[in-house]
Amino acid sequence: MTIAPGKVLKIAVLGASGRLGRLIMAEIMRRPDMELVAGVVRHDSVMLGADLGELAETSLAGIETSVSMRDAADAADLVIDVSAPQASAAFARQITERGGPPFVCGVTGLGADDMAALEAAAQSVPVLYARNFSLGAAVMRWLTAEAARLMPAEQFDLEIVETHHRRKVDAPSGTALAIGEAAAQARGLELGTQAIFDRPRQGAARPVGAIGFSAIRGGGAIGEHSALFLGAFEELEVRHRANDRFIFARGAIEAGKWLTGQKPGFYGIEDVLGLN
Ligand SMILES: NC(=O)C1=CN([C@@H]2O[C@H](COP(=O)(O)OP(=O)(O)OC[C@H]3O[C@@H](n4cnc5c(N)ncnc54)[C@H](OP(=O)(O)O)[C@@H]3O)[C@@H](O)[C@H]2O)C=CC1
Ligand SMILES: O=C(O)C1=N[C@H](C(=O)O)C[C@H](O)C1
Repeated sequence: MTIAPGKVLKIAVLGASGRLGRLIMAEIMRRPDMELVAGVVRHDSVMLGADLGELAETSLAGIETSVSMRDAADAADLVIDVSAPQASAAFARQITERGGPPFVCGVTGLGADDMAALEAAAQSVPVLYARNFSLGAAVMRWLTAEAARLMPAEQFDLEIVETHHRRKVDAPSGTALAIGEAAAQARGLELGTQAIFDRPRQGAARPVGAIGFSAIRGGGAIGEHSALFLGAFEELEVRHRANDRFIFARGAIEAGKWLTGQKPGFYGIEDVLGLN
């Protein structure tokens, strides 16, 4: 489905009461080429029935949060899911059943079954999954993969360190995992066999080719990622820091706009940015 020039893009947001959902709604309400048509929360959310504009801290929208993904999808040209891992697979299955609309998912901490539900939806609907919607993080992932390709695993140990706010529930972050996957692939390895998430107080020395992850949680940190290439005689660091959560909101919306012009398939932020 391509949105005709001049037509307003109707968007539903899943996870409307969340930190990111509110910002996405605020940005949609600010833009003349878009219309916010629905915001979905949990059945027992304290924000059920709240005006979407109130949540977005803009003018009242005259639309209340609801629990029905189906009604939201019926009203929308595009659905953006920034809810929670326990919800995304069910949302994706409903998109599959309905045959649309295009579906953007930015939720992290998804398991293999959740990813399978997204991929199944992508058989018949344009689906974009991005663990980080920011331009800088996408470029960082690309740079890290290039560095991993150029700097041999036998000489340079790779450690990925990330810092997020105290309310983040998943660790390591989705971005850290995406960076690790790209680096492992660039070295002809699988992250599944290389990743070290925990280090016991007493254990073996670091295996060659391992990719280590460290997650720091605290305060209000929006999101920082570092890829450290540690050699015996030199070190390289690739680092990205988000200074404002707005970058994720804007990125999600731009990705969604791009997605409405695509055929059914499974896309990533790299496709939007031309980094593939
Ligand atoms: N891709 C990217 O660039 C980014 C991704 N994220 C990811 O987005 C997700 C949300 O982050 P954030 O906004 O900080 O989290 P919050 O916890 O602030 O928000 C989560 C939202 O999801 C809703 N929710 C939870 N469970 C369900 C459910 N079963 N059905 C419907 N809605 C549900 C909550 O509603 P309520 O509790 O009111 O019921 C709330 O509105 C996380 O996975 C995070 O990692 C975050 C930032 C950037
Ligand atoms: O939960 C967050 O806040 C963020 N989550 C994403 C992740 O897990 O990588 C993206 C960003 O770092 C913020």
